Amino acid sequence: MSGLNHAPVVRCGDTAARAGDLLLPGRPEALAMAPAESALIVVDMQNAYASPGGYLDLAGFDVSGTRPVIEHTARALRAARRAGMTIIFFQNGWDPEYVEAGGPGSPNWHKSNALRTMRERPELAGSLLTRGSWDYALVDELVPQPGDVVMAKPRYSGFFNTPLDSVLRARGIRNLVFTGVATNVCVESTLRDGFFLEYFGVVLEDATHQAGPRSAHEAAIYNIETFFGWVSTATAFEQAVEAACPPARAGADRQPA
Ligand SMILES: NC(=O)N/C=C\C(=O)O
Repeated sequence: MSGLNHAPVVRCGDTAARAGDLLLPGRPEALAMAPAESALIVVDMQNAYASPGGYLDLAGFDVSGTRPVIEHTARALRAARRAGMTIIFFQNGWDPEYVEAGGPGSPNWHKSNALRTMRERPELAGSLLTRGSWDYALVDELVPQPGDVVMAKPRYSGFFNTPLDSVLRARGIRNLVFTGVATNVCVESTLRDGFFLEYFGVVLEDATHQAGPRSAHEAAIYNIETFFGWVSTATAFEQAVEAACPPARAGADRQPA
């Protein structure tokens, strides 16, 4: 938690925290958020991005640091469930014919390292980020529960060509807590688009990992902290939930005999 501020507190709409708010230490400030107005967004925790043998690994990116990201995301998920927050899992990818990926008329066709890798290594065609494949599946450790929202996305931003904004607005959600891979691509893209749509975005930095050198993660965290949102940790998030939602006293809800 070193470097996280406990005050001053920023809260959507006003600056005064309310009873029941999660008080999340962060940089540059702490955030106060009502659980009912907050969602945990788990970005692309698929084998493609977090497992050896997945797309990033095959395309030459280092995924050796993703194990702690899975563990910290699992802890953030447990805390968010306990707080009663909305949980949204994103899965990045396309249909098996890659219609949604776009053809040569789409910059995505040229820039997607998954599509490029499959063009360079035809034996991989049909396997990377393809709906129904192992690569597309969420990692085994992070299993959506009934009530969670699982959303497909065809581009880096979770707001582009998805129902994310309408799902969030229908639920009155204003605060987005982010985990996932990659900090510098889909996490940052989604948090940035959220900023433009007036959402308060906070990234749990120890529950994210970059695609590329570590400096790419650090630059994304710098951008978020300085320009687009706030930065905290999974541990701080757990502690904020613990403080706001203490465990029920044993027997407290037992009916009198
Ligand atoms: N999930 C992501 O951040 N993806 C990054 C790169 C890609 O999908 O090619």
